Amino acid sequence: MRTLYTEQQIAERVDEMARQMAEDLPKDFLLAPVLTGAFIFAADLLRALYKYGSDPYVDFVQLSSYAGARSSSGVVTLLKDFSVDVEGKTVLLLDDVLDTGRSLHFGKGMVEDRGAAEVKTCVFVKKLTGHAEDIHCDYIGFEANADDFLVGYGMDDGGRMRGVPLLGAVN
Ligand SMILES: O=P(O)(O)OC[C@H]1O[C@H](OP(=O)(O)OP(=O)(O)O)[C@H](O)[C@@H]1O
Ligand SMILES: Nc1nc2[nH]cnc2c(=O)[nH]1
Repeated sequence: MRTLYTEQQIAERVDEMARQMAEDLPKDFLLAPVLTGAFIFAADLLRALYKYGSDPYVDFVQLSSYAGARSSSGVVTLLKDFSVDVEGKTVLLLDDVLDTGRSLHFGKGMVEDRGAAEVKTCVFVKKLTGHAEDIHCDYIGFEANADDFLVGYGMDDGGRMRGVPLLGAVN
C-alpha cells in the first residue's frame, strides 16, 4: 500500500472543510453520510463542525455498487433508506470517494425527488476519472489518480482496510 495522504494531512484538511461548511451552511442542515465508506469521514467532520459552531442533524443512507470488487457493477442498490423526511431541508450528502459518480448521482436524485430545499455534495476524495465531471461536487477534500484503488479512512478492499487511518492506494 502506498500512502497518498497522512493522518496529519487528513486531519488538517477535514478541519479546513468543516470551517468552510460552518460558514456556508444553515445551522439546521442535515448531514447525510453514504454508508458504508463515509462513516469515518462523517465522524471526524461532525466533530470538527461542532468546534466551528455547527451542530447538524445526521441521518444515514446506505448504497452499494461495488460489492467488494474493485470495479463498479454499474448498478447502484439502495441498502438502507433515510430514516428521516428530507423534505424542505438543506441536505449535505457526504461520500468517501467519487469515482464513476454513480453513487453520488443516485443519492442526490433521491434527496431531490423527496423535495429537499437544497442539496449540497461533499466527497473526501475525488478520483480524476473524467466520468465524475458530470456531477457537481460542492466540497472536495483531496484528488487522486483515476487508476489508484483507494483504501483506508473508511474505504475498503474486499471489505477490509476501512480502519487504516491514512489514505492509501493499492494497485
Ligand atoms: O462514484 P462511484 O463509482 O459510484 O463510487 C463511489 C462509491 O463506491 C463506494 O461504495 P461501495 O459501493 O463500494 O460501497 P461501500 O461504501 O459499502 O464500500 C464508495 O463508498 C462510494 O459510495
Ligand atoms: N475502496 C474504494 N472504493 C471505491 N469505490 C469507487 N472507487 C473506489 C476506490 O478507489 N476505493
